[in-house]
Amino acid sequence: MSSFDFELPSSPHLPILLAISLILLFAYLFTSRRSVALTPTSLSAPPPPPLVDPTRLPSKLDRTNVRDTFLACRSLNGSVFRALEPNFATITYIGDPLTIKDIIDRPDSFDISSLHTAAAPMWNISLPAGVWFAHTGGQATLQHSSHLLSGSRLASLQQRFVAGFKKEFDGIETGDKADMFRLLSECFFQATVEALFTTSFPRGEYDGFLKWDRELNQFCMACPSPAGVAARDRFYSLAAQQIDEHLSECSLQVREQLNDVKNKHGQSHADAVGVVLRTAWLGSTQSPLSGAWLLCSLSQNPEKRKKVRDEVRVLKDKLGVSNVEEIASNPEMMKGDNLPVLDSMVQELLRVYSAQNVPRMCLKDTVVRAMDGPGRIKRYQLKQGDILQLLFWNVHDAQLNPEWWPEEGGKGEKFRGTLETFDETRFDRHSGTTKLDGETVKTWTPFGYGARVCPGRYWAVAEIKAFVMLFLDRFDVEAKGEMPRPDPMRWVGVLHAMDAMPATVTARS
Ligand code: HEM
Repeated sequence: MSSFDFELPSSPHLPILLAISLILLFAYLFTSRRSVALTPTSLSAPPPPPLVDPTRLPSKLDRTNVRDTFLACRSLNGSVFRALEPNFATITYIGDPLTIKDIIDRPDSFDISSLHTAAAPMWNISLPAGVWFAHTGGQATLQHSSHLLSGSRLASLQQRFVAGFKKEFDGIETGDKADMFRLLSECFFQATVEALFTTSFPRGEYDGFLKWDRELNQFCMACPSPAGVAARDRFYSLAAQQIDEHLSECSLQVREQLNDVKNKHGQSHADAVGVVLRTAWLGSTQSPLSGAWLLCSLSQNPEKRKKVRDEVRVLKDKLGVSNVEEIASNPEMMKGDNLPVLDSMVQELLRVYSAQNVPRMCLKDTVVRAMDGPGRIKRYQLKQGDILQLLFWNVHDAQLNPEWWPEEGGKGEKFRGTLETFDETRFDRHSGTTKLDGETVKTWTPFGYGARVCPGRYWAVAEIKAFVMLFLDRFDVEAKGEMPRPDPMRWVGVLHAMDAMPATVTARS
């Protein structure tokens, strides 16, 4: 079969697919200019990953459904395959834990940098600054963010975040709520932007944020909608206003990143604001959804709410603190050993309700391993210029990987629209790593791992825990409808809800 035979029908996602081709072009231009040492491809080189034959996909498959299209391709070709998109760009999808490890372990062969340039307009970062970001700035910013989001610096951010919640919760009126998911994610978002910037960050901006957020691919492709551009410009001007008028009140994270980008890396003020906005966007896009999913799932289950409250009460007594706020403000106190039930719930939430797809570019021809049934390994050849999508979420799949995520009869809940049974007790039995081909391989990876691991991961987990603890301390919440379905069309990152979830909120004495 010719590689041009696979043509997905045109769809509302065409701009996204076109975006991928532009990114491809950008990436190719960047990598092709580097002096890359190619590994000679011998005659016995392994084959490339199999190419999906579209004639074998179910005829009724809705190709705009990202989740189901991936699952259908996977059932034909396994967890590593190539698919030719309608614009003739071939994307290599990688959901095998060993292949992901090989790619992450070889930053000289695979990286993300060139893909940064195409994304720069999302945050109003200029082209020259985008090129700086692609070559050195991205990695430098990532390392600096890891420093800013750990230890005592993280603790000061968390305190600001908890103060933001208190204010948000003061504003919640008890009674029936038409959409608990939306209420919770918006509260979380507001507390996040106030923690990063200042308490004068305007309210009511979450709708605009969501509009902007959903157009990442269109920005990468340089074809955002006018509404997407207006939403991006609104957030850029809000960030600039916070920085220009209230810098001394902004978080240490914002102040130090701004200084670093300007003074150490010589970028303009306008571009430094863009870089800060990017970090703020990364910090505000996935965590609010995570907090909302977890509290919505708890609102379905009084026993689990009790478990969390009991665990927090025991910890309060053990630490001799007078209120929950003191624990919620301190990421150290909320560590897994102190709050094992809540910790497992957060881990399970990120397994069930997130679908991390992370792009990489292949910089030189490289052979990678993949699992080939129990105890067997196969190899694939990847080529310079290949665009890859690492599908961390595929490793979280219990049907595919029952040895790591066994389903125990009667345990857990299968919420509608999800692929996985939500059972936080599974983390009592599995640690999130395993041995494959004699090496330790990670099996729980919602934050990625290796050199590009999410630098906000400690904050994200601390935020989600604090949000749940503080809410359940102050209110009770009972669902009046089913869990919302996650949106299969946006099967990327922490998932978005397709439905409203009605619930009743009561105050606790
Ligand atoms: C539940 C919440 C979150 C999840 C699931 C998440 C997940 C991820 C993932 C999968 C990556 C890419 C890793 C890779 O390329 O291999 C990433 C990158 C990143 N995340 Fe997070 N993240 C979350 C919250 C946060 C927060 C709160 C911040 C704080 C500001 C943050 C800041 C970043 C940054 C700066 C990057 C690096 C992007 C780059 O330059 O490549 N994230 N995150």
